[in-house]
Amino acid sequence: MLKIGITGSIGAGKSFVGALLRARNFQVLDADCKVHELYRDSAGLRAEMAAYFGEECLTPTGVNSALIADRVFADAKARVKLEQIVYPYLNLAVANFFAEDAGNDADCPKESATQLTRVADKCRFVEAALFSRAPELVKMLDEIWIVDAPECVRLERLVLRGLSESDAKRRIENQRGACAPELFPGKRIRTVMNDGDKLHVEQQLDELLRDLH
Ligand SMILES: CC(C)(COP(=O)(O)OP(=O)(O)OC[C@H]1O[C@@H](n2cnc3c(N)ncnc32)[C@H](O)[C@@H]1O)[C@@H](O)C(=O)NCCC(=O)NCCS
Ligand SMILES: Nc1ncnc2c1ncn2[C@@H]1O[C@H](COP(=O)(O)OP(=O)(O)OP(=O)(O)O)[C@@H](O)[C@H]1O
Repeated sequence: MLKIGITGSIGAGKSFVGALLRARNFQVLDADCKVHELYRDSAGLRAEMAAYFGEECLTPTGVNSALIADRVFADAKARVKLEQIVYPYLNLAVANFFAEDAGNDADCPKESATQLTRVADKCRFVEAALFSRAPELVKMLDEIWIVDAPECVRLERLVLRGLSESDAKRRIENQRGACAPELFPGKRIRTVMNDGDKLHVEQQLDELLRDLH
């Protein structure tokens, strides 16, 4: 099975691309969502988070994101520590996602097995902003698709999505350069330019998907 990473800076549109792929029957794991699920469900991760950030960082359904974000986006040492704590759990979750049985679609009528659904069985996607800080994750991937958009467009989208302008700018700074293609030597790199409307992205995606046939 082909394992493809979708990356790009905050607000570039990784989740937007992920949603378009899901609509085309592809399985896509969203690393941000997975991390929040692990904060809720993994006793080991919760214990490590409490040991470093204090019991007050935990909530019954996960962690206090605002509290942790304030700390780690203002202090690079704390951010690196957070990543060291979280990534081993995330790596395992991603490995399990790639290893999961695709399921038996014998119930599907033959005529519904279009060319696209057959391709969907042959590859899976993981979207994450910071592959370059997670080499174990990169090792699992065959290709990396980089979603890109100008910084002013990204900032505008993040503010529209509800982040304060200062928080959005801090996060942009905290990952500057982290998605550059040269950080992924040996991987096949594809780019999706998301600076226009949905149709513009769909056309690029469909071309990339055709290439996988
Ligand atoms: C700091 C946390 C608690 C903030 O939670 P919040 O719900 O506000 O944001 P969310 O998790 O949805 O992330 C939104 C975006 O913030 C950016 N971001 C998240 N973590 C980081 C980081 N370590 N460095 C730089 N940017 C980051 C990414 O672009 C991410 O897509 C959370 O992001 C976290 O636990 N981060 C550590 C894990 C991580 O590095 N995840 C990102 C890649 S997998
Ligand atoms: N082409 C587009 N047209 C209109 N809105 C878009 C487009 N691309 C993205 N958006 C919107 O911009 C916001 C940011 O996009 P998205 O959440 O996909 O970015 P991201 O790269 O996943 O960011 P993060 O790193 O925070 O997960 C979302 O609200 C999304 O719906």
